[in-house]
Amino acid sequence: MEDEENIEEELLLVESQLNGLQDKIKTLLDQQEELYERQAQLKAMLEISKTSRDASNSAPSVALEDWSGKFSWDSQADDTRFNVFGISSYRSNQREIINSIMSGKDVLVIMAAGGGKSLCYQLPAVLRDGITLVVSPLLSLIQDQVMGLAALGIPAHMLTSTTNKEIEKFIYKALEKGEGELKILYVTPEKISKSKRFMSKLEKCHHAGRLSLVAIDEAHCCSQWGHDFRPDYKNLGILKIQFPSVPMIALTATATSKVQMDLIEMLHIPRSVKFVYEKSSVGKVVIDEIANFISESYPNNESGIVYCFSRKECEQVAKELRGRGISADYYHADMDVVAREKVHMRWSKSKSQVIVGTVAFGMGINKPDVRFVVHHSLSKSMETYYQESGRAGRDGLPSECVLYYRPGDVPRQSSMVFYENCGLQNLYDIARYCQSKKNCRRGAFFQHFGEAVQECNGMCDNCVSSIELKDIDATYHTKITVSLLQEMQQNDQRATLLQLVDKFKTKWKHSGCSNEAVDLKKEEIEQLIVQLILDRVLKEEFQHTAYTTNAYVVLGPLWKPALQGNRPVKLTSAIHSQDSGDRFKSAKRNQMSNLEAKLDDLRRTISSRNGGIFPHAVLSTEQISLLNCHTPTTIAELEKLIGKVKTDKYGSDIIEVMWSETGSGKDSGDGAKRQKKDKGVVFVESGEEEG
Ligand SMILES: Nc1ncnc2c1ncn2[C@@H]1O[C@H](COP(=O)(O)OP(=O)(O)OP(=O)(O)O)[C@@H](O)[C@H]1O
Ligand SMILES: [Mg+2]
Repeated sequence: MEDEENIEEELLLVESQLNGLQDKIKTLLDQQEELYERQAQLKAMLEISKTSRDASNSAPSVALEDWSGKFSWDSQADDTRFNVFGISSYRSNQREIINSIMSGKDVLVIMAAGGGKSLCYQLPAVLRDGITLVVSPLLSLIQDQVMGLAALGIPAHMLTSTTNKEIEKFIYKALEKGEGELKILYVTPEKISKSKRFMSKLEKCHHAGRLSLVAIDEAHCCSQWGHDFRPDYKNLGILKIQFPSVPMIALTATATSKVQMDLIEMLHIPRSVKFVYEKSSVGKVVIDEIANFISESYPNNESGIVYCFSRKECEQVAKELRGRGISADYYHADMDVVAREKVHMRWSKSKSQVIVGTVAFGMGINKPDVRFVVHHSLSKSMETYYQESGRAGRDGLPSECVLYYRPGDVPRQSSMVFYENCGLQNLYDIARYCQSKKNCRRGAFFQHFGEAVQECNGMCDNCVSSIELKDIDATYHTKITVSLLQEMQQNDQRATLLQLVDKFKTKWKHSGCSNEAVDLKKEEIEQLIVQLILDRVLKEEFQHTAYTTNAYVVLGPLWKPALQGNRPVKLTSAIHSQDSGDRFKSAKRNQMSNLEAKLDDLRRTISSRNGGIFPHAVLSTEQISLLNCHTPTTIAELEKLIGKVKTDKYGSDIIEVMWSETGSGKDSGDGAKRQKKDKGVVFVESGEEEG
């Protein structure tokens, strides 16, 4: 009896121990399962990273192959573009991006807002068999897209927290069994990271070979270095690991190179073909011009400032200038105080030549010998421009101010300043100043500040320009623009400046051109639209999105008389589209007297003779203009002006030049008088964009 009890007791013990052990085994098996899974993932990642290293050794991620050539899907793509999407021609890079996706590549697209990124994945989605998955961060963006696609007759759906059960069922069936019509599926990133059910359906879709493309919109959200980091985007890397054979396209309007590298790594697309087309931002042509201007006109490290619109632009422009051999640092409010001070000090001591800054750079800057101020983009008012350009030439010596104006900068600025008191009015004042090709720049300033007008005596671009101007009658073009906007507004549509230009071109083509009116170039259409805004025929209207404020062009108070053609509209344009550099040089040449030019040559000769010391160490620009003023002809006179050391070293050479230039009657006074008073104000226009 007692034995039995003992046995039963032990049995219970053993059984409970067995239970415990089975639990442990289950945990271990689960662990084993997880480890196997992780092992597979790591192997895949290693594989990808290895091949990428091999690939990146020989080929950078920039498109080397020719994606604009002929492909088997060309005619089908053209047909879909036109007949389904209603788009008459591709914008820059769209064709190439579509071709590389169709070839099965992973692609990274950096394209300005409104540039047309959606088409780059929507068109391949329609062409390829199967379903395209699009990850997008915001419900409102997704809703817009799905509605737009539905209107084009493309079966698109979204799966988000707001999707009802019925639709969800339909979507799951389509994924799992290929039933029902579904071409493009939009999801928020949370679906990928949080819904196991969704991922398993997607897995099945892929397994059946029906997942045709994965698109990650607003891809900068992946990177915590981006301006809009979203934690759930971090988990999107799983998509390439689970579906390595499915091409992935990542799209964004903004990504520094750090963010680009980051998201290539996070999304596991190291071999992606990269397309960068930041149209409205830092254009290559403008940077080339600025770099040439600085290195040709200021080869001796003379100090200057380049003003930019945004922090990002400052960093980009500084980088581009450094890439062209100019020592440039950026400066903006996002940097900490120490870093800013360091940059400022380097520049003050002329250890760097150029500061590329936002408006944040200026307060309390009192460097006397700033020789040039360049505005890479439009200032927000005449007052700001006056202040910023006024940082040049505080020592009273000739200095230059250059403003690069593109009509497209107007909406960029207006969407920033419209909420400020008089913000738009101020902006339109400076836009008017920039659009003018005839009025004296200096006179315009006096007029703006309500003072008696004084002209520049041939110092500004408009006064010295030798470019012939013509007035184009743009009354008919204005009619077309106004009627276009009228139609759009009736259909509840809106257009940005860029879109309006596109629409204008299409409408112009279809208007038959029976009219006498001349064909306008793209820059001229932009110029016309801005002019119509300034003349209140059109106006700007603003809409906020999660990312930015968009500026749209709509009908203004005076649209009716414009539509009736009652008010003639004139557009001033250059007869020969001469390169803007010429405008520039003619103004510059005016500034330097013969004597100054000779002395400038001399200091270079001496500097190269002396093993490459800086020319300005031989004679500074200030000293050259002093010599130009006082025209010393003896060593004693010279010594009073430039001191003993330099006179001992270079005196005889300098005097020789003085004699040769001024020997027959000292008639160099003219240039001397002029340059003491006036600062050169030079203005260059630039309509070019990267192509
Ligand atoms: N080739 C084209 N010709 C004319 N219009 C186009 C073309 N491509 C795109 N569009 C139009 O341009 C507008 C903007 O396109 P889309 O929404 O794709 O811009 P986006 O680059 O995604 O901008 P965002 O960064 O703001 O999202 C849309 O109305 C679209 O129909
Ligand atoms: Mg978009």
